[in-house]
Amino acid sequence: MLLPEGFTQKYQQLLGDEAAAFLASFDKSGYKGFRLNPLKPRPKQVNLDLTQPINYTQWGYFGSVNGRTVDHQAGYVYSQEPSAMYVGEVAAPRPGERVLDLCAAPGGKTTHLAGFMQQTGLLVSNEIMPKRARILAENVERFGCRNVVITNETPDHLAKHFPDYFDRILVDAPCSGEGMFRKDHSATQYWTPAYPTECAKRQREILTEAVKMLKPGGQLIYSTCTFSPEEDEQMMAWLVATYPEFSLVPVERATGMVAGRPDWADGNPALKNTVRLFPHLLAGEGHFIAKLQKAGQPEVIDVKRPRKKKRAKSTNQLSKEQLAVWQAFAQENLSGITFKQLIVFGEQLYALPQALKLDRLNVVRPGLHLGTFKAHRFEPAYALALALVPEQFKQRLTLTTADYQRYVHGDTFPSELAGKTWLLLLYEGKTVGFGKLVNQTVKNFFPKGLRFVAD
Ligand SMILES: C[S@@+](CC[C@H](N)C(=O)[O-])C[C@H]1O[C@@H](n2cnc3c(N)ncnc32)[C@H](O)[C@@H]1O
Repeated sequence: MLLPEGFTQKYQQLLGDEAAAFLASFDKSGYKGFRLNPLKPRPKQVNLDLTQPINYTQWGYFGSVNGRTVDHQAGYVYSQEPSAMYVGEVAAPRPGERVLDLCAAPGGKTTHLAGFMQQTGLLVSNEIMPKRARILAENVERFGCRNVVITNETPDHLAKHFPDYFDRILVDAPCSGEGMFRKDHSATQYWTPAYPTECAKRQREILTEAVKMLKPGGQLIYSTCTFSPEEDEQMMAWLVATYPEFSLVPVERATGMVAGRPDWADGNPALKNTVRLFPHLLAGEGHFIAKLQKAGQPEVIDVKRPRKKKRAKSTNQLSKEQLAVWQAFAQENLSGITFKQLIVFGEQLYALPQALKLDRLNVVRPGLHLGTFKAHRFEPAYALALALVPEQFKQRLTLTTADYQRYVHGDTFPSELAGKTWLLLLYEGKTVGFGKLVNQTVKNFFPKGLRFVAD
């Protein structure tokens, strides 16, 4: 691979004898991986080769995923480069926590964090770019997450809203992306010798806001997919020097991972607690990960007795009529699941994970999208279908392969069932969406933007 001018010399200087192996790794092919989704029932029931687990992850495997398969459509898998999976493993939020993923799109880390949280607590998943925030929302829906609020905000605006609020914050920072060179060769075109320093300026700005949102006793996880010390060790050296209440705590190193390099920053020995994943030392593209502890007492969270829920007072309360329409729908169709903290945005009904003031924030998804009010009736959302296990919806229809192909293509299909009712559609035991049975025809509610020709 043709590496950018200045890049080779920089790493020859930094890595010395090791540089040759590091630089040679760019001529080898990259590694692909995927993570299974522990939020789904029987997560291992996928048509994928599970013989090559990634040893430093709980749900990760080497291999690639076809986006036009039910495993992908139903949110059983997420394609993710192997070394990126270690970020979620290091963050490992506990059920019940309040977590922020500040730079979240397209959602690799967010869906991973959600897996740890098991639909409890609150995960605020933020993305600054509107288009990318929408892709993030799609991936969160596909994964069936119920506890995720998606915002499209700048870090400074978010910080004004959530001072000392989160138990755990992930900053998976926008970076010079040197670890992307193999996967996406065009990433080499943006690189100049000055680029890491430019990225570092933005990372400092983001971290300055992130620290404001962390509670005393909370943990901040910082990661990049680049090798440049300016964005890695030097960024962490700056952080602990600027905010003495933060200290670097050791990140466990699996085989092939190496300690961060104090000599590439200000010599602070605590930088050895950070971890580097290099492409010449393990089967992955490369990452830097640091974990910081903010001084103070962490709050003990009792998952069985969650934090006191205050009713969210907002202008987004349901009208009496809307409440009645929703309750009728829920009674007729849902089983063994209830949603509290309901709010409406226009005609859209959502279930918030917990009482939360969201006014003055640019919110893409204030929680789980339950559906849309339409003149005296309720149309359930695709996101609701993917967040349910089959038993949670009373009327279900198992699709044949031919019907599944018609469904994801957006077509209606005949059914022998009689009556007029909503149906939760299943294929290979996986919840794939809703259909409406009318006159022995299943009307299609697969979102237009997601339709595809199944393989
Ligand atoms: C490395 S990517 C995040 C990848 C994501 N965490 C994942 O695992 O799928 C960094 C993200 O930061 C966003 N970003 C760019 N500038 C930003 C800024 N000033 N503040 C916050 N986020 C920013 C980018 O749009 C990008 O989506």
